[in-house]
Amino acid sequence: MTLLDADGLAKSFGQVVTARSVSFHVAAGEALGIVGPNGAGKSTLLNLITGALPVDAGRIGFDGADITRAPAAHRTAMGIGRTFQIPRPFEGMTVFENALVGSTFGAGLRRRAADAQAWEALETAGLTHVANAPAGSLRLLDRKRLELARALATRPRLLLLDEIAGGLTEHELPALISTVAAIRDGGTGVIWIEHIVHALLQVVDRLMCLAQGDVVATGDPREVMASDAVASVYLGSPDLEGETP
Ligand SMILES: Nc1ncnc2c1ncn2[C@@H]1O[C@H](COP(=O)(O)OP(=O)(O)OP(=O)(O)O)[C@@H](O)[C@H]1O
Repeated sequence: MTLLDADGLAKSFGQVVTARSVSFHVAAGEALGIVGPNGAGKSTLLNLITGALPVDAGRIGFDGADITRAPAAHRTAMGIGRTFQIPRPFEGMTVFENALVGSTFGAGLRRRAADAQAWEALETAGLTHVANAPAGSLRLLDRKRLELARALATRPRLLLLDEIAGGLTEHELPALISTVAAIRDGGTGVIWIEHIVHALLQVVDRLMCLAQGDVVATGDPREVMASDAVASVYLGSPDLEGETP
């Protein structure tokens, strides 16, 4: 079942084209990876899906409804959750309280249901051991996990991950990869933007490569990474880590 259906999305900032006519779809329980050089338009695409930015043209369908013009809060309530590239938790609040913001204002839950959802999100993200610590005291791995927990607390049916593995050590990656795979296997649709391609390839079912607002290649992850089109996009680029296209 198609969960997200993006058709002909276009977005420019002045002369900078971040999406020319980008189309893709994601099903429930499916993970789509997105790669592309810096400035390709990857994060902007997530902003179009969440409604943080309006599209210039194109249509976004979610669960059969046209959400192209729907406000961001409405999209969150419908089940679109995201993490941000740079974690910005409420530093003075505890880890649990940060998740509670997601379950209360994102998922619209109250009291015990909100508490339970926030706790479940911390469990999935592996953060219960620091539930009462101030978010500002967390090291990078746990800040990334909190970013994930905050998104999970909104009860997403489609989870958008923006470089959730960025900055982590090779030692820290496997647990995060397993967590994302388990979320996908639980039936959530996932879109994962990541420069650490070997991490991405362990989870995603399909891969899309963007460059300057165009879809360069899409399909089987290893075939996409091996394609001449993707190799030429990355020629001489240091953006991809751990994988030679
Ligand atoms: N709000 C904005 N106003 C003007 N230009 C923007 C805005 N947001 C993004 N851009 C520009 O759009 C282009 C695409 O940016 P985007 O962040 O989507 O790329 P990206 O593929 O996510 O890059 P990275 O891998 O470095 O995160 C860049 O040139 C960026 O400077």
